Amino acid sequence: MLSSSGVQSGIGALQLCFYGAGSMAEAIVRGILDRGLTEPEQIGVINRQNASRLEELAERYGVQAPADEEAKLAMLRQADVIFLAMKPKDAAAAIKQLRHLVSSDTLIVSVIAGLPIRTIEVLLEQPMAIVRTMPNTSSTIGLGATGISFSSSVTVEQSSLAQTIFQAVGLTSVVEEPLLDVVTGVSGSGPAYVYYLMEGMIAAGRELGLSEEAARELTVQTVLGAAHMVKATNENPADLRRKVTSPNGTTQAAIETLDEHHFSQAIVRAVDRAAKRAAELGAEIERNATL
Ligand SMILES: NC(=O)C1=CN([C@@H]2O[C@H](COP(=O)(O)OP(=O)(O)OC[C@H]3O[C@@H](n4cnc5c(N)ncnc54)[C@H](OP(=O)(O)O)[C@@H]3O)[C@@H](O)[C@H]2O)C=CC1
Ligand SMILES: O=C(O)[C@@H]1CCC=N1
Repeated sequence: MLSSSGVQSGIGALQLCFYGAGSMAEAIVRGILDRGLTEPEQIGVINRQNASRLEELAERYGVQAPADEEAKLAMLRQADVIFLAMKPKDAAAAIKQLRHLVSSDTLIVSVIAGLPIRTIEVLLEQPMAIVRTMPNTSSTIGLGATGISFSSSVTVEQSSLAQTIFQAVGLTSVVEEPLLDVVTGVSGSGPAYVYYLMEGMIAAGRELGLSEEAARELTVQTVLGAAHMVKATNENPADLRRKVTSPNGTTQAAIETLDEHHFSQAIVRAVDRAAKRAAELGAEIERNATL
């Protein structure tokens, strides 16, 4: 099921705590606040050591960003929803610290690539209401794409709350948990593939004589227009591509060159490799869980 934004209701007086204050946490915080889903005072951000990063987030968004350890622990204890938003390598140690801070009412929302729900439960030493997600950084501007799965103890209200939060920052797709690794390969890492394509187009434009500004503007508008065309016309990308491609014309020459370099296979293999890497990251955390 795919749903897009258009959320009417807020999330009341719930306290949200982002455990991990990096780029993904910021993308979701900014998206939530820009859409008025809650007030900055209802949001806390916590990291491990980078105090200046917490100050920056507090200043930029007005969120709570406690500096000392006691205040961080208190914030975690009081949170209704804890977002796990640290890197996979830091996840095992960080989640173990939550064992005595969470209650059966706490909703855990993970954005960590590859980390299975069962491993979070092992790390917490208890079955919990856990929402596993795979968002992307476009959540920052409300155009995110988030895959979502639920642990068996997530209630209808909790599931709806999680979907409300992620629908506020873009589109959500509820999938079976194992497919979240595929979501990671397609849309979690996906913005980077598009940026990589754009880097190439801009560099080529410049090398062939365009100004930096012109190459950038033309590339950005092209990517924006192409994505909008797929959405607005509901046509397949392959059909839209054919409409650009005149027989023996410039596009055909370009596509043949891409084919010579196995462009399509490279994308398929990249997505597959990202999905497999997500599973590897999950397995690494699982090994650390039992240490
Ligand atoms: N970036 C992306 O595009 C996406 C990322 N994700 C997932 O989001 C997660 C975070 O990624 P990203 O935001 O890029 O990472 P960042 O490196 O930007 O941020 C990680 C944050 O976690 C904090 N942290 C690390 N260890 C702890 C700890 N023990 N306790 C509290 N905080 C801790 C770090 O704090 P400090 O700096 O003080 O160490 C830092 O604030 C990852 O698991 C990733 O798989 C998911 C989808 C997309
Ligand atoms: O590169 C990563 O591991 C994370 C997960 C998806 C996007 N960034």
